[in-house]
Amino acid sequence: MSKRVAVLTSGGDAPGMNACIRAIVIACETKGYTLIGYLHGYNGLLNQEYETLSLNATHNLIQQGGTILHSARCEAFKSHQGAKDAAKNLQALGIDTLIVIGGDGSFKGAQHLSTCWDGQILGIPGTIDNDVAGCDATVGYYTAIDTAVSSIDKVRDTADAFERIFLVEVMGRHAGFLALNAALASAADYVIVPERFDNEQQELERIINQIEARRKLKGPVSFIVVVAENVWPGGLNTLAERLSSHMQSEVRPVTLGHVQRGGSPVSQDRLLATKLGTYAVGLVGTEKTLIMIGEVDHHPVEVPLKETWAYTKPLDECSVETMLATMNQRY
Ligand SMILES: Nc1ncnc2c1ncn2[C@@H]1O[C@H](COP(=O)(O)OP(=O)(O)O)[C@@H](O)[C@H]1O
Ligand SMILES: O=P(O)(O)OC[C@H]1O[C@](O)(COP(=O)(O)O)[C@@H](O)[C@@H]1O
Repeated sequence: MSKRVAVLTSGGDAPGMNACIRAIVIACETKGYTLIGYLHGYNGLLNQEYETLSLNATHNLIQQGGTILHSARCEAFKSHQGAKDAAKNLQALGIDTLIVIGGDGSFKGAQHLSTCWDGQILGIPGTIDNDVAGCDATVGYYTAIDTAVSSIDKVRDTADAFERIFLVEVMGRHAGFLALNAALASAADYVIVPERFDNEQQELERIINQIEARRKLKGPVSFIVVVAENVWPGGLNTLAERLSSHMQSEVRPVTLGHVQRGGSPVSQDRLLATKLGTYAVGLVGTEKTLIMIGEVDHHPVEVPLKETWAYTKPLDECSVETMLATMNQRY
């Protein structure tokens, strides 16, 4: 039976969102469903701002960063009136299924919408932070690791040239996935992640121990500390000042920032996005609703939206052990 499907991208944009939109367009065309794309996240729902999506939209799309539907955060949507207005607009367009591509905040928004709208709601995890429980990886995460790694490689060149200490801040909101894996893959010397942060004094002492031990062994070499954002009280400059006064040497802070959200998605993100988008359209018209479609051990999983934020997804144990052995407790 023909269905009317809508899709939106919400929260922090992530490389691979376009690949996911492409997969949804193709699957809808194949099934004979009408597909519309709401623009600017939940703002599009409130302002009835949308466009019809057809195969014309998919040419050269898989490799594009960002999202052709644009993304945004939307405070007004969080109120009861916001959900009511959005429901009214969805009803006006006769939408049967809404697919939300975003992070756990966007999924909370989808759950909130369900208090006023009884259409089918499906979520697809898209954020560079990977902080969505119930799936191994979110769309955009792998590309962000690669972007951070290539930036840290460049920092390493100048750090080596001057034998300097560098602090490199990476995104992740309140999760350390990006920092941990970017640090591992770039062979950084130390990483600070929220999941393992005790207090400033202890962490500072540990960093200094590592720097001193390394320099005793190898002379005045460079030292790169990867720091997850929002971890250090007072921010990166505060840590740089404290470390610099203890070490009696220059410390340079570098914040990678929003470059980590951009760029053409790597193949892992394209594949994940394509599989999840196709799978989600396969569920259109079934009884299944208020679930996220994710992947665990390379298999698709259906997770109640509420479970995606109910607990904090832990860092992978093996990665943490490797990190301790090669970085934080190396010497
Ligand atoms: N508790 C909530 N109730 C309703 N809507 C929410 C809620 N949390 C987030 N949203 C909606 O989802 C949008 C994106 O959430 P945000 O946390 O910024 O990003 P992400 O989805 O990437 O985690 C918010 O701007 C808001 O419109
Ligand atoms: O886009 P903004 O408002 O600058 O927000 C920055 C935040 O967005 C992110 O890039 C992505 O976070 P979300 O996917 O949860 O929105 C975080 O890593 C970062 O803390």
